[in-house]
Amino acid sequence: MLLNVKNLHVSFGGVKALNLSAFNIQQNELRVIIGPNGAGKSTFMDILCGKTKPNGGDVTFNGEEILGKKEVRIAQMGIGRKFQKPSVFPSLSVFDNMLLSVRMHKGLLTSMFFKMNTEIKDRIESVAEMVGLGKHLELLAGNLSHGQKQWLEIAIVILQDPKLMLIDEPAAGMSDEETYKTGELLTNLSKKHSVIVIEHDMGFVKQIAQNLVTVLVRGQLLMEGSFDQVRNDERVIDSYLGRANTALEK
Ligand SMILES: Nc1ncnc2c1ncn2[C@@H]1O[C@H](COP(=O)(O)OP(=O)(O)OP(=O)(O)O)[C@@H](O)[C@H]1O
Repeated sequence: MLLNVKNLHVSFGGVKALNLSAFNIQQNELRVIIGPNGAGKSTFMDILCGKTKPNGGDVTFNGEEILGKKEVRIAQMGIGRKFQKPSVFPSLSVFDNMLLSVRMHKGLLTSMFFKMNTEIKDRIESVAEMVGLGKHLELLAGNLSHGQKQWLEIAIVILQDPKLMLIDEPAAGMSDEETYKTGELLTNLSKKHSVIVIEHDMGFVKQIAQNLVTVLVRGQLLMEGSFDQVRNDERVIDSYLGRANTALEK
């Protein structure tokens, strides 16, 4: 088991944003988390990467407790996060955005004496190729399409070689073709990393869901099951998908 979560809870101003009894992820598993707005999905990822401090619970990653550790330490332990909003540096090229990420991850001290070698250059080029940006390394990140910016963000996470990747709504705002390519990318990534994806687009969820889909509602675990089990579950339909929606998708 790579990630083991028990009784994790946090409240904001008296409102329970998350109250998760149990959640586990295996090595090289791709897990999708779905649920209505305000269900606590992003809060869960915020806790896993150390951005938000919970009120209580247990989270072990690779056998080590992560609660109470700083974001930097958690990143070093192997949890990488891609946020929903692209935050690449628009005035730097794709290559330099990726290089910067490698330098930052190596730590400030090493960064000061950092010299780019062929190994790093090759790695950046191969990751760029993997995310479909191989031919755009010299482009300014600000000139990329929305979808390409998201891929650059994913590339930045891949460069840190995390054991677990947390990816928040990767397909939001993407064209159908970009969404499909993103699904293929995430599926490939899950051969070498564990991946948790938050997603609303059920077509996309269907494409990427491998084993389990987790449904959160009002901060709590409503159910876990295969894509079909989740899509046909009365409680999920009532609290999230809606009857009209599921009828359309079938
Ligand atoms: N930093 C914060 N301060 C106060 N309330 C917060 C904070 N972060 C989240 N919340 C509240 O916690 C609850 C869960 O929010 P969260 O963003 O985790 O839900 P979500 O499932 O990711 O929703 P969405 O699909 O809209 O992104 C919401 O009621 C939200 O308003």
